[in-house]
Amino acid sequence: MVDRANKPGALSVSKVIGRDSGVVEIKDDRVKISLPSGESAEVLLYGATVISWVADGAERLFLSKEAKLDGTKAVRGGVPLVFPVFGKATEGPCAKLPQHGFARISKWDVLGWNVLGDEEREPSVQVDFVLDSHNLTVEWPLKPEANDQPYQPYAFSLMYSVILKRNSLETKLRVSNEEPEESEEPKNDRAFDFNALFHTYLRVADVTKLGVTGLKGVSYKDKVEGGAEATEERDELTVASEVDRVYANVPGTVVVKEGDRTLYTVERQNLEDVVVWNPWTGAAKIGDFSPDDGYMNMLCVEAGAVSSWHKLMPGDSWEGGVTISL
Ligand SMILES: O=P(O)(O)OC[C@H]1O[C@@H](O)[C@H](O)[C@@H](O)[C@@H]1O
Repeated sequence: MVDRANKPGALSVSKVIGRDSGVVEIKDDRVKISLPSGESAEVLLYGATVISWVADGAERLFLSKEAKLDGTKAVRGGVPLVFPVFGKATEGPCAKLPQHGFARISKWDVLGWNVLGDEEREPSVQVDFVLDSHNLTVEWPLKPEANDQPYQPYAFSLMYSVILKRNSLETKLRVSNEEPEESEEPKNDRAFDFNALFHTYLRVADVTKLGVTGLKGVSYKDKVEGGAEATEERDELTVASEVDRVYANVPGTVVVKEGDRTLYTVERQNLEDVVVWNPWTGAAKIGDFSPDDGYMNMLCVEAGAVSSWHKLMPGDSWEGGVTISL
């Protein structure tokens, strides 16, 4: 357990769980996890952003060559965490929060680590990260302009778990409203609404050769078409131009395939929506996206709860997660 509330100072700890069951190394601004079978993951404390996942001998996440890893900008690539708002809110408590919220631009703490599974034959390693109201540098909710009441930020805590297994990467987010539960009338103004999303940049050899299954018959909002609503007609979504779609209430598993070969299986727990994003040639206009043609080597398949707000009452918690398997 590392207790550093409000202290963003550099950590320089090396922690070995045990060579036979996996290694967790916490050094300066990041955590490296490795399994004896060769898989590894790397998580920046900035945003608790997973910036690398190596499985079956290959890197599985796209990370822009110009991604900023120094805490000056959300990381372009890996798995940035979107919370408490997806996109930008123009009004309400999330108004004025940066695009996709504050989780991906906040400094998280390491809460602890654990070996799971069969420690001897097939261990997996879980590392937990925490972020709460105390280390927030932005206003949530937005401070009212004229109000003589003292400002009270939402009392929340987030626990983010990264679990590295032999052929999969699991990420889980637990959101808690830490406001004490009122015994009589609950104080509705201390409830909060949130979106959450795992903005996963999957690395692929050639995005034009992919098909994404599991979306047929699902309604989506097409952000490329100004938010027009449509229903997916195809068995497989393919990418041959910019794609930016929010599929709502996706019923089952989403699979990224290349021909008959499954590249990634995306299984969600308590996350109803899936966003699919590829900026196509527009990548050249995104300052930290590099190389310009890197859009050919990535596809964001983002599991989340974003098509509507989730309300959390004082004392309540919510958990959602995603497992990406080869
Ligand atoms: O540039 P950002 O803030 O990381 O966002 C990247 C993309 O994230 C996706 O999730 C959104 O649907 C896109 O609209 C957005 O462009």
